[in-house]
Amino acid sequence: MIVATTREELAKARQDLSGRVAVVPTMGALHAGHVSLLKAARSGADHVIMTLFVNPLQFGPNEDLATYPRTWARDLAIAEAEGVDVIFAPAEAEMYPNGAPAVRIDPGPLGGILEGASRPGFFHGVLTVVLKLLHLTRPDAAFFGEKDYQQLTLVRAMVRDLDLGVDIVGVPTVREPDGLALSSRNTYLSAEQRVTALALSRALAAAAAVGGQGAAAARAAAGEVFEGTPGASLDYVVVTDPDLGPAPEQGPARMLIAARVGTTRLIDNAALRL
Ligand SMILES: Nc1ncnc2c1ncn2[C@@H]1O[C@H](COP(=O)(O)OP(=O)(O)OP(=O)(O)O)[C@@H](O)[C@H]1O
Ligand SMILES: CC(C)(CO)[C@@H](O)C(=O)[O-]
Ligand code: BAL
Repeated sequence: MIVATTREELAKARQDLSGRVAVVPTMGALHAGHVSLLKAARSGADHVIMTLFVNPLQFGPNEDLATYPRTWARDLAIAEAEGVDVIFAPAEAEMYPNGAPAVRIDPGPLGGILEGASRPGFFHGVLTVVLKLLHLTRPDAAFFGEKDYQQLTLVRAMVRDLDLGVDIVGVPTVREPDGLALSSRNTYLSAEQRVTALALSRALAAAAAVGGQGAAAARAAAGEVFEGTPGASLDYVVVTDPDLGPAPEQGPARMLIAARVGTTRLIDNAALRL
C-alpha cells in the first residue's frame, strides 16, 4: 500500500494503477461503516484509492474541526487489511495551497435545507473537496455511505450536472447490533449518551412500524420517540417523497433525522414504505 501525501506522489501512484479504479473518500477515524465502503469498492474495481482528509472547508466556526477524532495508525492498518492500493492523505496546505478557495461548488437549493440549514456552507465545502478529490484521483467509481444520505444525493447531482463521468455508488448504513448507525462522532458519546442516541434508530423503526399510514403518521411516530427520550433533542425529522416537498432523490420515500445528544449532533435515515 502506497501512502501519498502530496499531489505528485498521488499522480505517480495513480499512473501505475490499471483497469477500473475506485475511490473511497473519508475523514479517517475508520469504523465498520468505512470498512463496508472499502469492501464494496474492492469488489467493484481492480484498484482502490482511499482518501483521508479532515476537510476544514466543511466545518463551521463552532464545529468540531479541532477535536475531530484522528486515528492515523489504526486507519492505515485497516486500509491495508482491506486491500487499499493507495491512501491519499494530504495536509491542509497541500489541498488548499492558496488558502480557503474563493471558488466553490454551489450545491443549489438542496444544499440549503436539512443538514445545510443547520450547517451553513457545509455542502459547499463537501462538494468542493469531493470535486477536487475526484480530479486528483481520476476514479471510474466513487463510494459513499447512505448514512450521509443528503451528501450522497448531492454528490450524485454534482456528478450529473457537471458531467463528471464517475459512477457514484451508495453503500447501505452499517449499524451496531442495537441499531445505532456507526459514525466517527459516536466516540464523543458517554455510555449514558450512547443509550440516548438510540432514539434516532428507534424513531426510524417506529416510523416504519406505522408505514402505510402516510408521512404525517410516520413523522408523529418518530417524534413520540424523542418526546419520550430526555437528553435527545430533535433537529429535524422529514419524510422525503416526490409528492411531499423536498425530494432528495426520485424513488421510495425516506425518513431523515438529525438530533443532538449533549453537544454531539447525529444523523440517520431509512427507506420508508408509505
Ligand atoms: N455507518 C455507516 N455505514 C456506511 N457508510 C458510512 C457509515 N458512516 C459513515 N459512512 C460513510 O463513510 C464515508 C466517510 O465518512 P466519514 O469519514 O465522515 O465518517 P462518519 O462516520 O460519517 O463521520 P462523522 O461521524 O463525522 O459523520 C462517507 O461516505 C460516509 O457516508
Ligand atoms: C465525503 C467527505 C470525505 C468529504 O470531506 C466527508 O464529507 C465524509 O467523510 O463524509
Ligand atoms: N460524515 C459527513 C461529514 C461531516 O459530517 O462532516
